[in-house]
Amino acid sequence: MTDTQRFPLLPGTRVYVAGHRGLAGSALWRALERRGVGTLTGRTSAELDLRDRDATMAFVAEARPDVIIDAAARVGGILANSTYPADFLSENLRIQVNLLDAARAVGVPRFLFLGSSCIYPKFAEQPIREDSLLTGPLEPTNDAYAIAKIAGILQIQAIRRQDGLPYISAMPTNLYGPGDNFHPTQSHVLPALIRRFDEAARRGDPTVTCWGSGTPRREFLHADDLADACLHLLEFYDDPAPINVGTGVDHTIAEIAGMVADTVGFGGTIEWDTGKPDGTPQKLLDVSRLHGTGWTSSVDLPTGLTQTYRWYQDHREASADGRPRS
Ligand SMILES: NC(=O)C1=CN([C@@H]2O[C@H](COP(=O)(O)OP(=O)(O)OC[C@H]3O[C@@H](n4cnc5c(N)ncnc54)[C@H](OP(=O)(O)O)[C@@H]3O)[C@@H](O)[C@H]2O)C=CC1
Ligand SMILES: C[C@H]1O[C@H](OP(=O)(O)OP(=O)(O)OC[C@H]2O[C@@H](n3cnc4c(=O)[nH]c(N)nc43)[C@H](O)[C@@H]2O)[C@@H](O)[C@@H](O)C1=O
Repeated sequence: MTDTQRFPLLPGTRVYVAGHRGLAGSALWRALERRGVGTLTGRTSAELDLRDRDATMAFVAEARPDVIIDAAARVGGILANSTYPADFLSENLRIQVNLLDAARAVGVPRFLFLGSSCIYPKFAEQPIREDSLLTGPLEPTNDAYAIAKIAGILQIQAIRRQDGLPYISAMPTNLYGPGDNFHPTQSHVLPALIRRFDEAARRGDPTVTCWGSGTPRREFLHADDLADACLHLLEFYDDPAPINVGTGVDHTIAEIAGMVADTVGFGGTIEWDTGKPDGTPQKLLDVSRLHGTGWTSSVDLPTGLTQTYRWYQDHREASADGRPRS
């Protein structure tokens, strides 16, 4: 690890944000624009399918970025992960292997791989330290996705060893914010509940049903904070070990449901469908390594929720994948 700015992001730096239209990628794009960082490149999955090895190799060889941020992945909530494990494993392995091989082939100087807090064992000691990786069994609802992400971390470490390239990986906790996927069944809990409570409030429904028991604990990081952390890590972090990115604060899902209900003005009762999976009982990241680099989160959950709900209200018309695009 280093506390000196070894890799400054400058007006002339060429950055390729893979997945630049997604929740994290769009926040990264905004953050890079705010910082006035050089030439930004992005491609939608329709323009460049990163599962296509030849197309990915050709694109990176042509674009020759100074930095690649890999925020492209097959992503979804607990039900999407447990319903489509083969797709989550295969697509994510292919996307990250293709991007990393393409970067190595032309010696892209800097690469940030985004993993996830779900790489850690289901019953890891809380808060979860980076060194708890591979110390116990994974949560079955997302083990396929987690194994793909763990392979990404290992590939980063292997490239550092074999090629000496200063590539790094960051493990974000659960994210939320503008540009999220608000699909009713395939998304993560916060966007799903914003949509469900909003629809119930507007219809005047007396109850809203949420999934599971409400007892699992989750930590939530605003996408703008994630983007800010990523730029900070690109400039200051240079270590083979993955680094956790979170707030260090968690809540029960029941508390989260109450917060969403208050934010959207839903006054009815909340019921729980215990036929739906709870997933891992607690996922709270130890963020001491991150704090040691000089970065802490700044968007508190009530503020971030209110801002995300406002954004959702302005973009309610979602496309078929649940993602408002207007
Ligand atoms: N959301 C969360 O809570 C968390 C996310 N992460 C990680 O952060 C990263 C970003 O996630 P998030 O922003 O939430 O995800 P999103 O689903 O919001 O965005 C994913 C992006 O990946 C792109 N993409 C997907 N498949 C392909 C493909 N085959 N070829 C090219 N592009 C593709 C999509 O492009 P397009 O829009 O053009 O189709 C989209 O822009 C991922 O690595 C994820 O694992 C980690 C922890 C938590
Ligand atoms: C980021 C992370 O996201 C996934 O893991 P997860 O943390 O379990 O994510 P989740 O947001 O989908 O659920 C969190 C909790 O919330 C409860 N819950 C209630 N009601 C709804 C609901 O309506 N939708 C959803 N999705 N969950 C609900 C749900 O039962 C669970 O207890 C990984 O697969 C993996 O992709 C990953 O990396």
